[in-house]
Amino acid sequence: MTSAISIRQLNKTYTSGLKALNNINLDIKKGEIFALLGPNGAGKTTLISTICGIVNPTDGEITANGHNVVTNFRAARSCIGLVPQEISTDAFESVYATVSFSRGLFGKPANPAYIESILRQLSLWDKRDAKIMALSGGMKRRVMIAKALSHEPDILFLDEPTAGVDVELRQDMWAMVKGLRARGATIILTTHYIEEAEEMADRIGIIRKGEILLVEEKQALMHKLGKRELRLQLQSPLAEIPQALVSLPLELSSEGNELVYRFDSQTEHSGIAELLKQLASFGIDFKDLSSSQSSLEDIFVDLLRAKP
Ligand SMILES: Nc1ncnc2c1ncn2[C@@H]1O[C@H](COP(=O)(O)OP(=O)(O)OP(=O)(O)O)[C@@H](O)[C@H]1O
Repeated sequence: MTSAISIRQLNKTYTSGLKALNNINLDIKKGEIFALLGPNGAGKTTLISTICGIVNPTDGEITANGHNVVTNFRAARSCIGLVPQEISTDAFESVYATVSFSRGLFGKPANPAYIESILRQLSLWDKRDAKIMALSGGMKRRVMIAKALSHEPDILFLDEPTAGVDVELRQDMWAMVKGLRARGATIILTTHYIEEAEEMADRIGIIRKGEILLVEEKQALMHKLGKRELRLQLQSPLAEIPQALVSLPLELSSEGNELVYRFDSQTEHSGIAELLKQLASFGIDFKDLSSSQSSLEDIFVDLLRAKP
C-alpha cells in the first residue's frame, strides 16, 4: 500500500542558520489519524509547511499520494487540505462564498452539491449566508476546515485544531475529525494536548528540536506509558528482596525501608492482592502504602527530557 505522505531524509535550515528539521524520515499511512506532538518550537509547523509546499526543504524528498511536493507541486498540493493555526479569512465574506472561492483557487470547477455536503458535515449549512466576522471563534475554525476541504483533498493537516477552544467544542471537533477519517480521509494533526492525541490518534509521533524521537501506535504507547506504582513503607528495613519474590516487578529503595511495585495500569489483574499475601507469608509488614499513576503528560515530559 502506498503511503499518503512519505518523507525521506528531510532537512530544513532557515536562512537565519536555524536547523528546524533534522533528517526526518516518516510515512503516514492512508486513512490514519496521525498526531504529531512536541513542545513549542519543535518544528511541527515547519514540517507541515514543507509538506504543503509553503516552506522549501533544504534537502530530502517528500511525496503526497506519490507526487513529489517540490517537482510536482500542483498534483501534490491538490491532494492536501491545510487548516493553519491562525484563523485567516475574509471577515466581510459569507461562509458559502469563502468556501466556494477556496475551491476555485485550486482550479476545480464549481460543485455546489459538494460544498453543501461539507458545510452540512461541519454544521455550517445554517450559517452559509452569515458573514465570517459574525461567527463565533469555534464556527470560524469550522470555516477554516471547510475551506481546507473545499477542493476535495484526501489528506488533511490540522495545525493545533483546538488551541484555545472550549471543552465542548473540542469534543465536537474530535467527533468531526473522526467522521472525516471514517469517510476515508488521512488526517495529520499537531497538538499540545496529550489528551487530544490520546482521544483521536491511531499513531503518535513525538518531535523535539527538529528530530523525530519516536513514532508508535497509540495503543502500544499507552501500554508502555500506563505504568502504576505501589509504594509500601516497611515496618523494618529489608536487606534484600526474598528469593521467591525476585521475579516480581519489585524494587527496594530508601535503604531497604520502601518496596516499590510497578505494574501495568491497563491490565485487569494488578497482582497487588497476591503480592500482599506473599509479603504477609514472609512476615514483611508495612506501615503505610501509597499508589500513583504516571500520566501521559508525565511520560511525554520524561521522554523529552531523557534525550539531551
Ligand atoms: N521563517 C522562519 N525563519 C527562521 N526561523 C524560523 C522560521 N519559522 C520558524 N522558525 C524557527 O524554527 C523552529 C521551529 O519552529 P516551528 O514553528 O516549526 O515549531 P512548532 O513545533 O510548530 O512550534 P509551536 O508549537 O510553538 O507552534 C523554531 O525555533 C522557530 O523559531
